[in-house]
Amino acid sequence: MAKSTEVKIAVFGRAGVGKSALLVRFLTKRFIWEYDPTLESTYRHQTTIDDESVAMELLDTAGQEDPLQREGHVRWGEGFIIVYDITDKGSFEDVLTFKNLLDEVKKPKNVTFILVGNKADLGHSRQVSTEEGEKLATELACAFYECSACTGEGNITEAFYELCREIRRRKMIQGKTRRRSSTTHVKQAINKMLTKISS
Ligand SMILES: Nc1nc2c(ncn2[C@@H]2O[C@H](COP(=O)(O)OP(=O)(O)OP(=O)(O)O)[C@@H](O)[C@H]2O)c(=O)[nH]1
Repeated sequence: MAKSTEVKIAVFGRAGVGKSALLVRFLTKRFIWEYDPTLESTYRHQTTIDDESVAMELLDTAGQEDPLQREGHVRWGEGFIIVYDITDKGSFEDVLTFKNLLDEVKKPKNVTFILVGNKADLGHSRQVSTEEGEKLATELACAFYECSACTGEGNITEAFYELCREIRRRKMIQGKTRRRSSTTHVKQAINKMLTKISS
């Protein structure tokens, strides 16, 4: 059987935006109203995406973690979900802070992430319009999903799967580049030897 691609995904966002609820919805298709504020939890999930086996490691970060801890989590992750709460403008403004941190810690070309506006069931208290979410995602060149961990609307599974696809694509491209550059090194070494022998 083909080997699983391993993907490490970290979920970031201000405290209370629903990071744990989204993860639990994705993993169990259920919603639980109250969680202890997350310290840090990891989950493993094996699935098949487009006929390929994927081993996911999912990190639920704490909204209030210290900068060193957060930086460590960015280093650990291969893909990221930045979550805001559509009823909390401040959490939307925090998105850029998280994105800047990803760019600082990883090179921007290595940053693979999606943007999720959660709590779409609370339309009556909305502070961030769908258009604002879409516009920001376009500016940041990432996929955007508006959803509700509570009702399950907005295709949360597809959001996680799309991120996995992106990570897989990037790994494939980087693998090829690495293979190409090591082949180039071997060719260069052989050429050097041949030049030495013939001179
Ligand atoms: N109405 C509604 N409430 C939600 C939704 N998602 C989460 N909540 C509620 O929002 C609160 C915070 O949810 P959590 O999942 O604990 O949020 P978190 O981002 O993990 O919070 P920290 O662990 O403190 O960083 C809880 O009371 C949830 O029940 C949603 O989609 N709709």
